[in-house]
Amino acid sequence: MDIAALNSTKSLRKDVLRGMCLCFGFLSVGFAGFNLTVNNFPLLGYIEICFSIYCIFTYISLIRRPLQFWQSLIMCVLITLIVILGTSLASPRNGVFVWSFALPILYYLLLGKQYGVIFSANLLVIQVFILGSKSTLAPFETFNLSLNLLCAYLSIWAISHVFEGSRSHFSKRLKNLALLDPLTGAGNRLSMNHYFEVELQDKSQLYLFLLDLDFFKQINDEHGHGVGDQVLIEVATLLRVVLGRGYVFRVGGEEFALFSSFANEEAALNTAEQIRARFENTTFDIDGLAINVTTSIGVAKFKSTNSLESFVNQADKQLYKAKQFGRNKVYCKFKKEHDYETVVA
Ligand SMILES: Nc1nc2c(ncn2[C@@H]2O[C@H](COP(=O)(O)OP(=O)(O)OP(=O)(O)O)[C@@H](O)[C@H]2O)c(=O)[nH]1
Repeated sequence: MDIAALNSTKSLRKDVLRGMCLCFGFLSVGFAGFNLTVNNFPLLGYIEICFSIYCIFTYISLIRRPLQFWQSLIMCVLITLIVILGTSLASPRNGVFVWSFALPILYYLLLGKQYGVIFSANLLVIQVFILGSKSTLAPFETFNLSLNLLCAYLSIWAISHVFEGSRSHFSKRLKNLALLDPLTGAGNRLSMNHYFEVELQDKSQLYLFLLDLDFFKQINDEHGHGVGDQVLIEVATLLRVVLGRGYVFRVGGEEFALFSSFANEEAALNTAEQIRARFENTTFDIDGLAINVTTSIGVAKFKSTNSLESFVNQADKQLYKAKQFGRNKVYCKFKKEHDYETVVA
């Protein structure tokens, strides 16, 4: 499964920006012609020509490359400046300020909630100030116009805010459902693949700990599946705490994969041993029941020839040995001058 498909926010923003570029690219040319000839606003006309060239340039770049946040930011800044300039140059009767109502929607769609609030609030203050200071209108007209502008603008702003908040919330929930193990909140196999193949840039000092709880079936058999589930949740939490930096994935029923970078093999082994010892010395309190569980760990060091599958297999072989030779052990096989095996505990 292509995990990029889960990033709905990015693809939505890219589509919106492309649509905007196409629409504003053409509209600006039309407005520029009008402002240069009929309206006699050459400054605005030339700015609109530059803006339409920028729109076409951005549109083409979005066909070839992924969207960058700064592209959305620049687009919002430019369109805001044009609307503000138009409002301050033209008479309110020309209606240029009406464009202000479209902007909160664009801010929220292109930049998200945080920037949406900042841009929308600033635009409102500036536009009310500009319209309020227009001497071409009678005082009552100015008051009426400002009040209507304020109410309409606030309504559109509020709707945009609620829409974007709910859209990004559901987008995050969907992503979590696809990538996180619902029981423990650790990453699942799909997110492990993505993390390894896409997110992890530097694998030179990468180590994998494959960790399997010992005799977990007994916990289920003695206390029930519900207690077993609670233990798995506690285990995932403990792993995140002990590992600190690094990533925890649940790759099987009671099997976890931990990825982290270490300065050397000794540091990696020490951490694996700390994890093993921490489990040995921890008693989980599950609804008043004191549960102890130990863990066997197989450690592998990343080699440049490793795929994720071979890397996991390497650690799995060591885990198998840790189980075979008594459990509650850390096994690894690091290559130095010659192959050797290190067994901890
Ligand atoms: N409660 C609970 N149990 C699970 C879950 N997934 C797998 N298990 C149980 O984990 C147990 C794994 O049993 P085994 O593979 O025999 O492993 P073990 O008892 O830990 O023994 P060793 O790994 O050999 O030390 C089985 O009883 C599964 O039912 C889960 O999501 N929740």
